[in-house]
Amino acid sequence: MAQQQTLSDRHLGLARRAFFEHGGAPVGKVPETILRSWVRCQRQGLAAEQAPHIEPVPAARLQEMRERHEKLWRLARAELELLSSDAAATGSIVILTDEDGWILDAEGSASFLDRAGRVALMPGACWSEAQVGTNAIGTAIVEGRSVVVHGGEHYLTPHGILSCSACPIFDPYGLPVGVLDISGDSNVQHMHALGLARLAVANIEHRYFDEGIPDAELLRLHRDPALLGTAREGLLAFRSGRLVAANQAGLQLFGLDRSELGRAPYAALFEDALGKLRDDGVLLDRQGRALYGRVDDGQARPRRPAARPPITVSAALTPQPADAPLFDPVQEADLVRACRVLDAGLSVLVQGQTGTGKEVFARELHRRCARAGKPFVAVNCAALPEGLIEAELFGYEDGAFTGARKNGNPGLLRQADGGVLFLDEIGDMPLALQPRLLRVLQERELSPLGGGKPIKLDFALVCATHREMQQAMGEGRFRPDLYYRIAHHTVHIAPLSANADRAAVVDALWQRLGQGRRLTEQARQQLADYSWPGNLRQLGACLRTLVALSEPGALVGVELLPAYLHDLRPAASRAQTPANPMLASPAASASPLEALAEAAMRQALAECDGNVSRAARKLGISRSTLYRRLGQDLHGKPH
Ligand SMILES: Nc1ncnc2c1ncn2[C@@H]1O[C@H](COP(=O)(O)OP(=O)(O)OP(=O)(O)O)[C@@H](O)[C@H]1O
Repeated sequence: MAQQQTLSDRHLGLARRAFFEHGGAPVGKVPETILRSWVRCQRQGLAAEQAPHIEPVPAARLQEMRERHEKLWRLARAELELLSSDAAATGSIVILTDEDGWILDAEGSASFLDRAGRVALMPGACWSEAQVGTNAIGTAIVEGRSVVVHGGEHYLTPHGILSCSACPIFDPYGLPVGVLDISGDSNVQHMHALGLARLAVANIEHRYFDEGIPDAELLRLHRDPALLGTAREGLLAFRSGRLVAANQAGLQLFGLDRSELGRAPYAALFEDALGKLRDDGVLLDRQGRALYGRVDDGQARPRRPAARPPITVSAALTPQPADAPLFDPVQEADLVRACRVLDAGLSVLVQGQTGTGKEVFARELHRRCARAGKPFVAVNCAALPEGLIEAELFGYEDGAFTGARKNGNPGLLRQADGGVLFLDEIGDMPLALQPRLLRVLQERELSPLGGGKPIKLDFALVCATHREMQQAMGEGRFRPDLYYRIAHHTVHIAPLSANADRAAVVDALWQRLGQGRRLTEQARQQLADYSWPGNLRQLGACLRTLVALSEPGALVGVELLPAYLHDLRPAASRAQTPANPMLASPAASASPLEALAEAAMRQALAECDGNVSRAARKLGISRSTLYRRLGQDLHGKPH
């Protein structure tokens, strides 16, 4: 532990002087691990007095790294959350890095996060030993085991403000996948930090086995049957009689290290045949000690109730109801990943331009996740009036404020209990309300306005925004601590303009919406050539309008396309256009088309008894478009 491995500052000062100024080897004066690391750093030419040059990567790269390490991120999340509240209380922080020391996440005490940030101990920075000298993260990676580095034991002098305890994380096959570190102020004793880090890592490594070891028999063993099923049970997987995977507890049962993985034969470890464990739940090892447990035969343990089967890409090719969403293979993969994250109790942030389908994606996530069948409560943070958002979200007791509903209001958060809460346009959440939301998300507990007992909440959180969140944080419009709470996993939905195969999107959407009508090749091409700044919303509305404007069974040609698409035709093709007044020029083509479109709008409006919102929904266009197109006629109509 930190206390045991740390010499007094005076002794450490002497040891540093002996090593750095006189080239001596202060053997026995600093822990061996530290001395070994100092020697490595010196051989590399690192200068102890230099100011560290650590440049965190830009937010987009960090995001990319997090996505690349999605499995580690997902499996470590629960531990980080748990530790971070303890860490916050003791003025320290919890850090998760990848296998090379790149910091993926840092949470805990806000004031120490700030201090650590001054020496770039922050997400996006790399704390490998080669880069920043002796430090718990980097040195634990090199040593392949837990390391504590306290104050002046750090190679670079400016890092003397830190006291860090790091434990490497290994996958079941013994490959390093990351590091969990607890760091705090070097003036404070962090006696239990290493123990906590080790415990958390044992849990994370145990969770890696939940996904199964293919074609292997997985033994879960412990000398004490009461500890079976906990992270302290030994896990050992054998394939064709050889040990191929194990957790630290499993290796310790036999005094093995990770280099034995892939080599150690079953017969060298156990006296009894495996059948004995299956039949009697107990097995004798080669020393005659009894080990209790069971065998899993290559099966992953069910982690959650079976969700509905995901919609596969091939299923999407069969005729679908018009309102069935469309997901390309990239989005399908995004859905699968996001669903797993959500089911692990973590939050998902969906980012993308307006109309790309963020809400559609969120609803599909709900449909596929373990909470399908429970409520999906969508809250548009930009649409709620600022003065009401707090009351609407968090609820209030009877008579909490003037104008409050009699009997109070449970609030939208409570309505989402058991299900999924979807906070749309989260980037527009007023700054003043962000701390309250953060508290609710941290504590999963709510105290309604006007008093009343705190209420426990259980919901999965999905948020969406079209805003650039890094910029919003940079400009102080969004709190970073809230951001990290809502964005355990981020999904980016690409705009249609970035889709190289827009023709495929047009085809698939037309198949759903076209009601059996066909598009001419030219119309299809023109639809595919357009960049669709309003994304799927705009494309969908355009296709619905084409359907409204054409007869059942008709072949829909370019003459029905909106004016903005006509401008796209290459000049040559415009010159050869037949002398059809509709196509002669965009300006000339616009008016009969506009007339047709307007007729369709008026008809929809009439069918909806003049209700603008319903008519707009029916046409698949926005209310503002309907207002713009029918202008004067709508004044005084109900919305
Ligand atoms: N995956 C999809 N398949 C088919 N149509 C879709 C899909 N996603 C979106 N759409 C169409 O686009 C419309 C807008 O989708 P959605 O409201 O989810 O977008 P958004 O990104 O949340 O937009 P905003 O940022 O403006 O709130 C939907 O009503 C639907 O018509």
